[in-house]
Amino acid sequence: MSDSQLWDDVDAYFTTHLAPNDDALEAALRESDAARLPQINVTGNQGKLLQLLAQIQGARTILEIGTLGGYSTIWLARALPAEGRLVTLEHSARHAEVATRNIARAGLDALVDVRVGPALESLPKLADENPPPFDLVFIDADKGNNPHYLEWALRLTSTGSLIVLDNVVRGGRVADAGDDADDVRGTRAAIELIGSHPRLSGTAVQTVGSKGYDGFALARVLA
Ligand SMILES: C[S@@+](CC[C@H](N)C(=O)[O-])C[C@H]1O[C@@H](n2cnc3c(N)ncnc32)[C@H](O)[C@@H]1O
Repeated sequence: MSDSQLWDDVDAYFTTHLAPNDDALEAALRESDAARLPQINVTGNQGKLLQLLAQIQGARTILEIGTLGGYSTIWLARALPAEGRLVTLEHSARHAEVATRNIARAGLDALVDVRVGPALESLPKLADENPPPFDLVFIDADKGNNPHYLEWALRLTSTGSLIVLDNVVRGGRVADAGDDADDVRGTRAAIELIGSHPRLSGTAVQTVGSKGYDGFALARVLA
C-alpha cells in the first residue's frame, strides 16, 4: 500500500468516528464541487480541530481570511455562542456567493459576515470599524501575503487570542531558503515573524492525511 493510500485510510477512519460531515457540511462540499470551486478546503478532521480550538479558546469572535465555499467557516461558526460573530474574507465573488448559500443552509447566516474583495483591502476597512478583538484568526488565503495577514491579525486581536496559519509546509519547500516562490517566501516570512515577534508565541506542526503532506502553525498573542 502506498503512503498516500494509508494516509487516506487513516483519515477516513478518524473522520468517520470523530468528525463526520452532517447534512449541511456534506451539502457545502457538494455545492462547492457543483460550482467547480477548487477542492482546497480543510478536511473534516481539520475542520473539527479548528472548531475545538475555537471552543477551547472560548471564542466569541472569529476572523477567517480565505472563505472558499465556507466549509471551514461552518466548522468554526458552530463553535460560537448565539451572540458570536465570524467575519470571513474572500477575494472571489463567485466563491463568496457559494459560501453565503452554504452558510445560510447551515443556519449560520446570522453569525457570519462574508466580505468580498482582496483581504488586504477588506482588513483596513474592518479595522476602521473598531471591532472588538478577535479571539481566533484563521489565515487560509494567498500564501504570499501571509506575513501581511499576520500583521493584521496582530492589530485585530488582543492578549490570549489565537492565530492559526494553514498550509505552512509547501511540500517541504518551506525549509529551503533558496526557494523564492511567492508562497514559500510568504510562508517563511510568517513563520519567522511568529518566531521573532515579541507579542507572539507559536509553533508549527507537519501533518499527513487525505490532502497529502502539509502542516499548520499556531500562535498565541501575548501581552
Ligand atoms: C485554501 S482556500 C480557503 C479554504 C477554506 N478556508 C476552507 O478550508 O474551506 C483559499 C481561498 O482564499 C481566497 N483568496 C485568495 N487570495 C485572496 C485574497 N487576496 N484575499 C482574500 N481571499 C483570497 C481564494 O479565492 C480561496 O477561496
